[in-house]
Amino acid sequence: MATGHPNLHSFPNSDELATQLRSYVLRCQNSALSRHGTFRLAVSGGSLPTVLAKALLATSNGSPEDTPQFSKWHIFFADERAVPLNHEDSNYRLLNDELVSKIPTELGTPIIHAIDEKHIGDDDPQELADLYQEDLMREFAAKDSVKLPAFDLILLGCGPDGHTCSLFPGHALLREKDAWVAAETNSPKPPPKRITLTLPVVTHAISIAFVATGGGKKEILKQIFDLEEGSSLPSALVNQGAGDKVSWFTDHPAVDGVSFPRRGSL
Ligand SMILES: O=C(O)[C@H](O)[C@@H](O)[C@H](O)[C@H](O)COP(=O)(O)O
Repeated sequence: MATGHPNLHSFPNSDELATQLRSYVLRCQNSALSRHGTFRLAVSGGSLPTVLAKALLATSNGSPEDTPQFSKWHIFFADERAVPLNHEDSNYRLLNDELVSKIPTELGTPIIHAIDEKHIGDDDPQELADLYQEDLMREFAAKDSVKLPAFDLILLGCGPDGHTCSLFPGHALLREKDAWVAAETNSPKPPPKRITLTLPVVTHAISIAFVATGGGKKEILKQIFDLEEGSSLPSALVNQGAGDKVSWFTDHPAVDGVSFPRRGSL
């Protein structure tokens, strides 16, 4: 059961958001490296890779704490579309174009866990999901059997309908209890075929951060944070399941009029 409330951080502009997101991600990195020598994270699509690149490709202050050690990173996808890796809808391609291809050589190269392209044409993306789950198992359950993988960090976006990963409002996938990775055949947002981490995997992560910016997010954030009514929107279920392990990185227009139980300090 989750303890505490999510932390809200709201910034006046994208530069400040990126600066604070950098510190947060590098704190997660440093603590993961001291625990087990690698940094295992999952990232989403949407605007997240661009914001993340702005944060991580900024000039370091030179201290070890402020230095991304990309050669120790394992990057997974919180969700992925069943399209070729060079397709314009691919989250792999987005992350590569925005961030990975721009990392200076001296900072090292992360290991990127992409979907298996051999199965992108399958009618049913279940095999794609199963293979991705096997990849997670090799990484998280190689030595011990574990019920759920413990990502060091999961970075999420929040759609205008409250979806996160490829977990959409009211969908049966929200009730998945056992699978780590699930297949979606009829996503309400194109493309229809996708794979996604499941809710138990997301809430089991050590740290979870949402990045949501712009006035277009205001109405859905009011619903997500409406504690009196309670919300069953996927992003709200992450808040409820993971409590104070969750941090929201927003800008002022996105939270205009939203009442948060807890404003975080960084
Ligand atoms: O697969 C998708 O449907 C999108 O990638 C989606 O999940 C996105 O992450 C959110 O809609 C937030 O998008 P923004 O960060 O661009 O607002």
